[in-house]
Amino acid sequence: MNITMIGTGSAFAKKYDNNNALIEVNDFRLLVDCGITLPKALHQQGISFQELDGVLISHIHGDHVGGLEEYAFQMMFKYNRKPVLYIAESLVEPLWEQTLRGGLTQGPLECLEDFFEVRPIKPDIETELSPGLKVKLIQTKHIPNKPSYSIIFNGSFFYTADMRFDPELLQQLVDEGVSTIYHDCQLEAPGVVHATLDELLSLPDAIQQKTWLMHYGDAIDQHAGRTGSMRVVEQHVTYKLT
Ligand SMILES: O=c1ccn([C@@H]2O[C@@H]3COP(=O)(O)O[C@H]3[C@H]2O)c(=O)[nH]1
Ligand SMILES: [Zn+2]
Ligand SMILES: [Zn+2]
Repeated sequence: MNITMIGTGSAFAKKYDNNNALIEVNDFRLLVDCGITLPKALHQQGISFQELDGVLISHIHGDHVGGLEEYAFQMMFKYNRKPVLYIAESLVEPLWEQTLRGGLTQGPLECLEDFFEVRPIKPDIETELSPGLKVKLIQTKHIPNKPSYSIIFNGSFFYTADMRFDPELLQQLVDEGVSTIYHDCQLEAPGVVHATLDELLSLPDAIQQKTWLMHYGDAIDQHAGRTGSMRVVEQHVTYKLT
């Protein structure tokens, strides 16, 4: 499985694009989140929307879903095909009613299914998206009373998307076989809705060695050499995960 971050920036970063990923297994290409900057960033990577096999959404903040309107419109009017949307059951209605409805509705086109091939996912159950690519969504702590999901790929790769510091969860996942963690990282305290770098630096070294930082602010360079045993994911670089 290969992963390329189309962006590694926080919601407010300007040097880095929104923290969205491209996962490739065999010939299957899955976008993980589709934020405000994604359409341009994907284009700059030389990839068009029609080359994707689907998108998986973690939660409905703009840096994770703000590019979906363009994705839907391009697929409808340029490529004449509905994109596949993998999304936790609980997010289907809010994604439409609270985010996409205003821009996409026109004439007879009036629901999410008119634009996407919607594949609702039950959390906590491993679901095969394609041969060699299984995902398990787990609801994690981000914004109170708003569902947000982190993703375990193939039982071994944990991608937080956006989540607060939860060392017990990280330890449990490592005990269960997770060998690589991509974790969102807020550089300055207080984190509130994300883990801060200082919090992540308090993790046991064995977990830090498995952890890569993403979803960071523009000042990440100033922290070079100060991330303990954790490494920093670079956007546009393809990493091979086993
Ligand atoms: O209670 C809140 C809600 C939001 N925010 C900011 O808005 C951003 C929205 O995208 P994000 O989830 O990647 O990051 C969030 C934070 O940067 C915050 O600081 N406190
Ligand atoms: Zn975010
Ligand atoms: Zn968020």
